[in-house]
Amino acid sequence: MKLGRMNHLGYAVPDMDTAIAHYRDVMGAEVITEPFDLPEQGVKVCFVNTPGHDGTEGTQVELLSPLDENSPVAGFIAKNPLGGQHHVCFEVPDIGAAREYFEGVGKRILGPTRIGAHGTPIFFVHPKDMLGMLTEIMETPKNGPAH
Ligand SMILES: C[C@@H](C(=O)O)C(=O)SCCNC(=O)CCNC(=O)[C@H](O)C(C)(C)COP(=O)(O)OP(=O)(O)OC[C@H]1O[C@@H](n2cnc3c(N)ncnc32)[C@H](O)[C@@H]1OP(=O)(O)O
Ligand SMILES: [Co+2]
Repeated sequence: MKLGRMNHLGYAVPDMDTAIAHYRDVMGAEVITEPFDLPEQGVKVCFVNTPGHDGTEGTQVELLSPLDENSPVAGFIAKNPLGGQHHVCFEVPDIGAAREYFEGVGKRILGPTRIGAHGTPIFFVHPKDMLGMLTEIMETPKNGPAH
């Protein structure tokens, strides 16, 4: 398998409005979406972009807050009350082939392949099989990697 570009860093936060204000007003970052709910994933999501100063494409930060106590982010926030790095997401050209590959090398995949926040299929690999890093694998959007 050949891993593609890093699409986003997942950043779990206890309060979405505070996190958005921090990135926008303190960090000077571009907040590129309104916050929106993904009930299937149990999270509220908002994307921040980090564009290159020479006009090159940025990598996104995905702010995540729990929608309820069953959210996969709820336990993480309970352990990390200030918030913190929750996952990293890499692009692949073919999600089915990538899933087969990770299964084939003995990595535990967490749940079914689902449609993620960018509208393309995603799955997660267990942090304990990935040197401690919860890893999201995402199919590259057909209309380009920035979306
Ligand atoms: C919208 C979408 C998108 O981008 O398109 C998203 O990103 S949705 C993003 C939200 N969705 C997801 O995260 C879905 C996949 N996540 C999951 O299935 C879960 O969160 C798990 C990763 C399995 C963790 O589950 P749970 O919190 O019940 O487990 P737990 O608290 O018992 O943790 C088991 C062990 O894993 C560690 N652990 C838990 N979450 C971790 C994380 N995010 N990064 C690194 N380690 C982590 C704990 O410290 C613990 O280690 P010790 O045993 O050593 O204490
Ligand atoms: Co993500």
